Amino acid sequence: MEAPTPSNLHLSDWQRSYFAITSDTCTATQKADEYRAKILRIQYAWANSEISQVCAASLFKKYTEKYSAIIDSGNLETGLNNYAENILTLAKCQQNDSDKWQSALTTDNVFELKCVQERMQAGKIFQSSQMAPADACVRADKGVSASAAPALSKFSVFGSARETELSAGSAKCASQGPDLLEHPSSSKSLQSSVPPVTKTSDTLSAASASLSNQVHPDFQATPLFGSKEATSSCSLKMSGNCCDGQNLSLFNQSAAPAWSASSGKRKAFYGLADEGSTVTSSLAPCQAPISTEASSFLGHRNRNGESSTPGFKTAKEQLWMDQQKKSQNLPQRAPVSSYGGVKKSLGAGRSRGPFGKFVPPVPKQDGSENGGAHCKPHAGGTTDPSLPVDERLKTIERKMVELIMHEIMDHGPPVNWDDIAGVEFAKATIKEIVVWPMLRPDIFTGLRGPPKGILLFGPPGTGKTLIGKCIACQSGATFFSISASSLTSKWVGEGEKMVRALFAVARCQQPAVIFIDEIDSLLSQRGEGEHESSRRIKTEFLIQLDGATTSSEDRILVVGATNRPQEIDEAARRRLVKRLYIPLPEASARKQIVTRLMSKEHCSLKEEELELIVKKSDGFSGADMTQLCREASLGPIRSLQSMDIATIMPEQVRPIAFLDFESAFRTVRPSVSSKDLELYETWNQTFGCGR
Ligand SMILES: Nc1ncnc2c1ncn2[C@@H]1O[C@H](COP(=O)(O)OP(=O)(O)OP(=O)(O)O)[C@@H](O)[C@H]1O
Ligand SMILES: [Mg+2]
Repeated sequence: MEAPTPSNLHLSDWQRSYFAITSDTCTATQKADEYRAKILRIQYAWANSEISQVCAASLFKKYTEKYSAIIDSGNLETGLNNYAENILTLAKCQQNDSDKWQSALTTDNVFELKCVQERMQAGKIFQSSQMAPADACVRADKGVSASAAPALSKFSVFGSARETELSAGSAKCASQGPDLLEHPSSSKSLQSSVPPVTKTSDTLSAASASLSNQVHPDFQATPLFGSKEATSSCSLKMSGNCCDGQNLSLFNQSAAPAWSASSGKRKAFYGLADEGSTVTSSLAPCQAPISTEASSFLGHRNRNGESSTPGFKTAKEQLWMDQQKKSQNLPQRAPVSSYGGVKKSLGAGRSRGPFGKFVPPVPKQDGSENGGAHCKPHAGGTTDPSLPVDERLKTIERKMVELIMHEIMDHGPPVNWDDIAGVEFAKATIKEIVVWPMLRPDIFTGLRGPPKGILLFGPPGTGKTLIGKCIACQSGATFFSISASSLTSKWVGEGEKMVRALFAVARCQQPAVIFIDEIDSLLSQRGEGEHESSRRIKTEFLIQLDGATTSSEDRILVVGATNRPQEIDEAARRRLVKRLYIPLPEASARKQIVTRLMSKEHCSLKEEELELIVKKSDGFSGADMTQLCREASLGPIRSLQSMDIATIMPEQVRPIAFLDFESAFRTVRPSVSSKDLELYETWNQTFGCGR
């Protein structure tokens, strides 16, 4: 029987998934996933010239339409109706997953959506039910500045679910963007208000809780990150004498740049907004209290990071406050749920402390951002859920972002170039193409621009991982270290999302180095029997890699390491432009390793003995040399009588001698065979970038 070729493999995959989607047994989410996978496959096939541009275009059209129909659908049963995600993406003119794909939604046809129509209609009804003069206004540049009393009193006076829902919906509309706001009916609903009414904190708390619960399903269906962000950042700017220092902005601050695309409508919105003025509420001091829940919901904390109101506190709040008290000298941050288990605490020269490990994916809000290239936040910043999150992370699950921050962002112990023995050529090349450009991006521009993908290949135990860590330390970049096998095994079924999240977070933490150990297991050549999920991960990875390696703005370097370079897919190989061979250490390097390790021990090796060891260890890898030294260092202990071990003083243990190395050579053997070495040499001559 004829062996299946990659193309008929594709075909059968395609047919299988097509039947799955059309069989009516899939949920909307599964369908969306499938269509999305199809789109990725088309991109991949096109990128690899497996299909023509015309074919790709027609397939794109077909599948993006189908995908969008599910994503954008207002129908709760058949769609995911998280169109807000696409609106945000569109409004920011930001690439979603690919520069080829765009949502079917446009800023014009969004008004035709049933759910938007309903909201407009609801806005009209609500507005007509409000006879009181408007005393809150919209300020797009600073968020909505509404007096606390009117907004809060909305919940108390018009306490019905419907009206609360409406208020929430309107606020949410506001945070979704000017195109919705700008519409007369929807913006009017925002301007509506009622006279201040005194309410207890309980009522306010309930109102807030109600607000969060009653948000219209259309909006609730936005992705976790986006929706949570949008609701939690929905807050009020309290002015007047009642709330000193309580500046709560109704808009997500990061939403402002998101809407800065210069369409006429948006300009009109900003014009309208700029003319608006803040109306101060007449809320008396005693009327100010907002329960902790409410203020927490509203995303407010005072300067000490505590909720502004004494009284009820959630357990989470209380825990956080306790922690704050314990660590007063440490940078303040809000409570953050931990998804990762045990965290790595690899310092990399960054003193962070127990609270300082987490660097939030939040760009600086000082307006100095230029859209991403320099949005690396301060180390040890906060992860306050009320803080705005980078637009680029809105489509990424929060859980994923935190996982990456906790588990993958690596802050390892500093590694110097001197710690790596030998491999002089690789070190020099890396310094030239990685470290210097990271340090001086102003000089390394144009043709001198650094490569975005590097592959370190060579026999096991030669220091590839060590080099990866050294790059991270020496370049000052944020270092993400992930083992490819963990993508396929640890986060089963989530690997694809993980890859997407990894690159998204890296984009927010530029300059960044993504180090992928054992990259062969992620990018091995496609073949029969390959699992669908690993195929998807691979496709996603290639797309992300393509984005990162082709974007001239992003300062992301992908470093892959493998000891099986021959297994890497050719498409991936092409993207990892600089392929550096990390060979077995030469005699001088082996000597360096032994000298370095023995310098920390009590050792009596003479120079000629050292030379002999170096000679005898020909063919040993760096890891083998380390193992040899470990074994030899046990020699003096083994020579002791078991009785003595209990009583002997450390300084009485005899020094490590040549004879210990001689016996160590009897148990430690080279781990790389000469046959394997030939394979590496051949591959290096064919694809390597060494001399
Ligand atoms: N060139 C070297 N200089 C100093 N130590 C080395 C060197 N190469 C390897 N070692 C030692 O071997 C250990 C393992 O090295 P490392 O994990 O970097 O190898 P690797 O090339 O990534 O191996 P693998 O391909 O199996 O992942 C290091 O922790 C270090 O102690
Ligand atoms: Mg390694």
